Amino acid sequence: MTAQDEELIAVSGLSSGYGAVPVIHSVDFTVRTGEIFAVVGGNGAGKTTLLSTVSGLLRPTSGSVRLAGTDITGWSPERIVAHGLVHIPEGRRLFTGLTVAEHLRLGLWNAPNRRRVERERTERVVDLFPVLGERMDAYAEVLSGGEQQMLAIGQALMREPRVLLLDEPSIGLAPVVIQRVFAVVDRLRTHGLTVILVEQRVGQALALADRGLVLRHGRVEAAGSAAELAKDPALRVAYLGAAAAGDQRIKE
Ligand SMILES: Nc1ncnc2c1ncn2[C@@H]1O[C@H](COP(=O)(O)OP(=O)(O)OP(=O)(O)O)[C@@H](O)[C@H]1O
Repeated sequence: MTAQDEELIAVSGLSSGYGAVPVIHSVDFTVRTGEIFAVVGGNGAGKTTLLSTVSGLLRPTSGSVRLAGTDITGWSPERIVAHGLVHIPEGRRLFTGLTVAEHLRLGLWNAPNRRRVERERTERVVDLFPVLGERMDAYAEVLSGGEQQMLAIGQALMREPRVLLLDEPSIGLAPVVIQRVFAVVDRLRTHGLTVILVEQRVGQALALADRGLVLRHGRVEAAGSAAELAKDPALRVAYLGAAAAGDQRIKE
């Protein structure tokens, strides 16, 4: 394995925001091949903004993003997808009136080799998510929340990405379905995928992840192994605020 493989993603001094409003400030982190990397923090901490800046949806005001050794800073989202990084936004963004099969096909919409690879990739996605195979002709809107999340992930996998950015996959799902979606994310790792996971379900995200960071007011408050982060006081501060986290009366 080369040094570049080890650091599949390298984010350095990354800042961005909306118009003149800065949101994330000089964020640094690296993600190694095959890792699940959790980005956690309270509401409005800048997690989605960070993912959007890495995937090219937002232009950074400073800093850089490297993917497998290539500087992709300022590239268009389409070019970044073609280079192997796919972002699944919060809320799944599926289309009413399109079937499961059509969504999977859409995952390849501008891939140069789409006709040649469509059948084989669809088979691979169905192997991973048999429920999608059973519901190929169903419209996305009649799927359950968990099935919709699997379709969103399946659609992204049609590109055979190296890196998946996954924003709050558990949102709006029942606890038992969340377990299933987390199990799917865990399985992606065994398929060689690298995942950056944003989650409000902090305990479950850190139990799944290898490493991660805690974001607070757009800055990295703590970073390290997921097990260390789960015990880091910065985590409580990020969710409860400094005063509340110091209050012994707050129950674990
Ligand atoms: N399109 C936008 N235009 C202007 N400001 C925005 C926009 N999207 C987000 N923000 C602001 O940027 C800050 C960070 O938001 P972001 O969605 O990145 O946080 P988050 O950590 O993902 O939060 P949540 O967990 O609530 O989704 C917030 O103050 C938010 O109001």
